[in-house]
Amino acid sequence: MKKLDHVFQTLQELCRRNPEGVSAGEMGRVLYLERSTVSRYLNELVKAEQAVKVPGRPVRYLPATAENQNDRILIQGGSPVSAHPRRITDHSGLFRRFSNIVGTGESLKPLLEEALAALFYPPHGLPILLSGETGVGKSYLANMLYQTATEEGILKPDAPYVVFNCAEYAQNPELLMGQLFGVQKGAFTGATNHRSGLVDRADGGILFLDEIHRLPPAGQEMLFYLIDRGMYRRLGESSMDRTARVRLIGATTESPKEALLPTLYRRFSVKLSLPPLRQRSQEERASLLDHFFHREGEQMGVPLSITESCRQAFLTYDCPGNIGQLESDIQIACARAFLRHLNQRQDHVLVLPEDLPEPVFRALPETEGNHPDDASSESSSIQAESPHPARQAGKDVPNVYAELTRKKARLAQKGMTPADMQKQLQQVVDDYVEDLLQASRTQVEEMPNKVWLIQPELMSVLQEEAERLNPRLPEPLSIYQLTALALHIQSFLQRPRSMDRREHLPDLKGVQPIYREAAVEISKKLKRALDIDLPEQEIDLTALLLASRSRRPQNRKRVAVLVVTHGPSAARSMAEVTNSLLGTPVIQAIDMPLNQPAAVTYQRVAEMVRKLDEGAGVLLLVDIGSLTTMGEALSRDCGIPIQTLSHVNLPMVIEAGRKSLLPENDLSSVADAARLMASPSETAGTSQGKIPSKQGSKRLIATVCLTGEGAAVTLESWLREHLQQKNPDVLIRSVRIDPQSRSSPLLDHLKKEHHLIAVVGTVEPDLEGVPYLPAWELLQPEGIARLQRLLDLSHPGHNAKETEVLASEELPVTFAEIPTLVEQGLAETVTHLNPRRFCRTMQEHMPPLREALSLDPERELGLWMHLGVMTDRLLQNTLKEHILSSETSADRNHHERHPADHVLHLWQQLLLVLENTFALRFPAGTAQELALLSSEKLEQGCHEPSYSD
Ligand SMILES: Nc1ncnc2c1ncn2[C@@H]1O[C@H](COP(=O)(O)OP(=O)(O)OP(=O)(O)O)[C@@H](O)[C@H]1O
Repeated sequence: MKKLDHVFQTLQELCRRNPEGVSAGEMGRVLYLERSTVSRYLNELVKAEQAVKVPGRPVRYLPATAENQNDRILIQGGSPVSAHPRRITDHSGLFRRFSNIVGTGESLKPLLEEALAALFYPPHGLPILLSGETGVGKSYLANMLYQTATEEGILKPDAPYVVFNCAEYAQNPELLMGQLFGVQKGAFTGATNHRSGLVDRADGGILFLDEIHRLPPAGQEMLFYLIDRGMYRRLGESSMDRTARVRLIGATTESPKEALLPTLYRRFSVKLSLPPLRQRSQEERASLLDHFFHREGEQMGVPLSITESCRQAFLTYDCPGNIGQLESDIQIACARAFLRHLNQRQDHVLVLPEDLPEPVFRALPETEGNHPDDASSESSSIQAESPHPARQAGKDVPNVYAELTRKKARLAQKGMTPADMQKQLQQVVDDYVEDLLQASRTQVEEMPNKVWLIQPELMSVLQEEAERLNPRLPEPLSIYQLTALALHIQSFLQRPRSMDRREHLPDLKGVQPIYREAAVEISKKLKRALDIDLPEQEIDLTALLLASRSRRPQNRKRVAVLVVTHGPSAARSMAEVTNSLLGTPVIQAIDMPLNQPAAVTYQRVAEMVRKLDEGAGVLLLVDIGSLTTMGEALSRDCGIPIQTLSHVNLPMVIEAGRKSLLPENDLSSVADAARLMASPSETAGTSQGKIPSKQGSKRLIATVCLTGEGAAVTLESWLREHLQQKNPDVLIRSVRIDPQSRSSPLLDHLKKEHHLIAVVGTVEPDLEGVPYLPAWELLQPEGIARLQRLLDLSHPGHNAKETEVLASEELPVTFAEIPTLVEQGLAETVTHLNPRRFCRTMQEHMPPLREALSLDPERELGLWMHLGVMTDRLLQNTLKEHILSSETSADRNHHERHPADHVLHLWQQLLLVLENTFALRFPAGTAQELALLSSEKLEQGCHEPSYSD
């Protein structure tokens, strides 16, 4: 086939999946040709009227059709052309279906036209992206489109309509991805069953993703793949071979171009921006008003009317929450009027100024002489429920103002003395605190979906302030009070300002001045640290919260949890993650330098244990070595009950933290809960400071890479999944290898303590007598067979010589095999990266580096794998910059060396290509690290292990 024909055919294929057209660069990547070469061919096709150009950056190309030929003429005439499909132009019949959407004759008409065109576009519709401020009607429109699709027979009548708000799980990308794409058993600790996701449920129907910009980059990448190929994979699966035919509608309140990955953004062929209420005409606003009043009236079943001034106020007031707010403000006004109708036994419902929510009320003509504060207490009780789905954290928190106002009115009716009234109102606040505490308990118990309620920054400011203020207060502030305060402040911040102003806080002067002062100091700190402005009455309420005594037993002590691990930051980072998840510093951590003498460690841990114990004992979560046996001696020396769990992992820390927050949990129940989260091979850990058997007898496979966080962790979970069922006794442990010396004190230590059967990874460590399997080899059938043989032979009874023989078996590899091997290898290990795309990019851009560095195939293959896994981890957003930077800076020798400029430059170029291809950013220093790693000669034995545990 002629090259030009080949280019044309490829263009047709690509544009079938991407009706917006493709750029010369994209084509070049697929055809393995230079962009400029492809561009030449494409322009020839344009000249031959086989293709058309879509102006923009980059210029895109489409195969010519009768329809877009006209566009081409337009382009030639100099006017821009829309790349949006407008193939269906007559929807007049369908518009009837939208009769209950106000605006179809005005602001929404062109949008609906385009949305319908996309929905009907053969064969399976086009993805639609809706953007606009909150409350403009994105969800509403999506729902209408679904109804139309089912009624028009585009979708089956029972086709699913699945709605998912990505913001709900945004703080936990793993959970979010699991919800959306499903989970493969064993994908992470706790994933005990296969679980299908929403994509699966939406198969054959519509998936509506609200707040789509909250999807992590990896999720956006997967979604792109789903739109592009109709294929996806569950979390924990290695290949994208699940299929789903889903019509996607995404919605976002952000500017989509900035908030979405460019790849995903471009993939939405139809992007519709819904106008805010303030940009809609008066007629349209009036129609909306009539529409909502009419609906309320129907629901009441009683004649409903509104005074003209109120109607004017609804038509003119500032309504930042758009149609959603207008709707809920109308509901509030109607509900208040309806309540009055019930109390006064009127035969109709009339909406009066006193019924209006505050922002509407303020828009009344001055002559009304009304003031929001004149509102009756009954009406405010309706307002107490947040009507607007402005939602998120804080929406479940009760409204103390409404309750105080109600109570005050009732007490005043009874003629209560001011002093008694003050006591009663204090009780209301105490109850409110209790409600908040109960809410926080529930949040914690319902982890992980809801625990995010408390923002870590807020909690940590409050915690800091409490520590500072406690010595001055009659009793230290409890964690419950702080939690309650955090919840209250959050709910205050999230509630529209107007909501609280009508309910005035009663006179709270009875509170001791010391608490008032403390509240003022807290409010100043909040202003300084977080720019939170607490109005005067909030400060009063804060003072009451600080002064209130919770009826919950305050004297019950909590179990303390201390994490101690080897290495520069593992313990601290697990504690940080947990504390931020739980919103309170519940976990303490000690990072133990590898060369720190055991006696010093013991001393530090003992000091910390004494400091932390509240009387309920301490749970020690440790990794390995002498730490696992320390508990018993510590318990004796400090006279404090201690339980120890070894092989600590993040789920264990989170679970321990969660359980320890509740004083009703004693040491054993906290330890038991955490133990359940341990990896299966590690549950045989320790308890009560005892190890059950000599750990040296345990078989172990170490997975290694240069960070100990990337390929090593991925391989670790792969091995767990594939080997541990048959070999449940085998421990698997990820380890970081020093890039320069290729040694690892931890690996040496593991070798001493265990029967180290094999090391698997992307960099061969300097370790004698242990077979090394490169990652790519492991993922070949031969590699698995070899590891299996090692496992068989390492069973007691086999002699070691056979194992050594196996150690020297190596499969040869050639440059030509690298892409296939790496693609297979990555397909087995990565979760978010498209291995084929990665390998294509590497294949294209690696040759200059290969030449400059005279790499051998083995070495190059290791670098591909390393980079592939790293890219995947970045896509998952789990490889945080600080992990890399702390590791790199910890490695001083490494830093003192400088790679050759041209090598550094070549790596920078390659990373740039990967960044553009996968829309991500590599951490600073990555090019430097790769340059050093790839140019160094293997240096043997220059690092003396100094592990003294
Ligand atoms: N054109 C319309 N006609 C009638 N009702 C509408 C219209 N647009 C929106 N609404 C109503 O307004 C409310 C808010 O709309 P919707 O929830 O769809 O907004 P949204 O843009 O998705 O908001 P958010 O971004 O906050 O989710 C809905 O309850 C819906 O009933």
